Parts: sequence; C-alpha cells; structure tokens
Amino acid sequence: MRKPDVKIVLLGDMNVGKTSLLHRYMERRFQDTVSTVGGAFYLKQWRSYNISIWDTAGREQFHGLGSMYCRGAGAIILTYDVNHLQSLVELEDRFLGLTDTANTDCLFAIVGNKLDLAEEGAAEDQENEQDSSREAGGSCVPAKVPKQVKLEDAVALYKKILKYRMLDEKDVPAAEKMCFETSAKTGYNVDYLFETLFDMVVPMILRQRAEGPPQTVVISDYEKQPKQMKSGCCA
Ligand SMILES: Nc1nc2c(ncn2[C@@H]2O[C@H](COP(=O)(O)OP(=O)(O)OP(=O)(O)O)[C@@H](O)[C@H]2O)c(=O)[nH]1
Ligand SMILES: [Mg+2]
Repeated sequence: MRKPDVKIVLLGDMNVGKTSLLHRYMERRFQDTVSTVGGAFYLKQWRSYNISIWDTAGREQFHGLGSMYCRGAGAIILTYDVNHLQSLVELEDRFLGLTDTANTDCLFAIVGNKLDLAEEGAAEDQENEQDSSREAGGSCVPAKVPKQVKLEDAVALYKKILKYRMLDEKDVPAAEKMCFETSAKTGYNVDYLFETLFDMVVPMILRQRAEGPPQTVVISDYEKQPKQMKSGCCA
C-alpha cells in the first residue's frame, strides 16, 4: 500500500453526513449509508501526494476511538448538520478534546452539511442536483426547514478552537476561510472543501520531508497508546 504523506480526519456527531461527504467526494455520488462502525479510511492521490482521509463513527459508543484516529492528523474536519444546532454544540463538548493527539500544526475546518434541506440553501444547489436526486431514488423532495445554525456560529466555534489549542489568529488560516457549508446530496461545496484542505496540507508535507523522519521517540506518547496498537494497526 502507498504510504500516506498526511492524514485528514472527519469528526462529528452521528447522522451529520460524514460518510456521505466522503462518498460524494471520492465516488462522485450520493448513496445510502449505514451508520459507521469504528472507522474507515480512503487514500486520495492529490498531485504527487498521498492523502489518507479517515471517516469516524459519530455514535457515542465509539467515542473512545476518536483520539486514536486523530493521532498525527494534519487536518481535522469537524462536521455538523446546519439544521441541528445540537450537532454544533457537540463538536465543542464531545469532539474537540479528541483532537489533542493531532499534530501541533493541525488545521481545523468546520463544516455544516445538509444545506440542501435548509431554506437558505435552496438557491445554492449546484447543477449536479438533478443527477443526485435521481440517484437518491426519485421525485420525492423533502420539505425545507429554516436553517438552525448560522455560519457565524461556526466562525465563533473556530475562534474557540484556536483558544483551546493556544493558537494566535494571525498564525493560522482565517476563520472565514475554514468554515464551510456543504451538501453531500447535491455536491454543493464538497470538492471545494476537500481540495482547499489538500492545498493547505501540501506545505506541511514539504516541511516534514525537509525535516526528515523524527529523530526522537516521545516515551509519554508511547505509553498512552492502547495496547492493540502495538501489534501493527495502520492508524
Ligand atoms: N438531505 C441530505 N441528507 C444527507 C446529507 N448528507 C447525509 N445525508 C443523510 O443523512 C443520513 C446520515 O448520513 P451519514 O453520512 O451516514 O452520517 P454520518 O455522519 O456518517 O453518521 P455516523 O456514521 O453514524 O457517524 C443518511 O440518511 C444520509 O443519506 C445531505 O447533504 N443532505
Ligand atoms: Mg458514517
């Protein structure tokens, strides 16, 4: 298997559409999903770089695995549902702590998915909506509901994340650049989300290559690893 140059992880509550976003990007379609068990990963070649993208389970029972998936991540996509405020709240309450194991220069994107179901999203559907509604199985169009989460709420969370990670706003990409609204169903903004992040992680890869492999072993990191990791899991 090709060795990934960088790791990107999708985190967020169950049902927000993490798996659907990845399917839309990797397989170019919207299809039925089942709630993810544990996690799964895709390998994407972007220019000459290999990027692993990890899909995680939002269900509470898999919560303990989250920090393991985030270990060494170069970017984390915190995903919520624009029509479900609690899913944004959960990002701060339940998921942010899992990112402690990510790289110190890890990038954060905050993504509000299911924009097609929100009233404000109606005008933003892309030309591939026609295709996706056919794939989704017919003419039944779900009723639109007022959008519960505003983009400014996501921007506020991004700023909280910077505080939590003790980062200065001037050293990281601006909040407005890192907060996205998407629809896995219509494809709206999905390529833009992933490809913006890919472009941003390339300099990290180049920096790592220039520095070469780490010369030291951090014993405390080793001790924190779950026992099963010692026998060759690929995370
Ligand atoms: N209308 C609409 N439905 C979506 C969208 N994205 C996902 N869904 C639906 O929402 C449900 C959950 O989607 P998943 O992608 O399985 O959600 P998940 O975040 O991976 O959930 P877990 O694996 O349980 O953490 C499915 O019924 C999807 O078809 C979207 O952009 N628009
Ligand atoms: Mg899933």
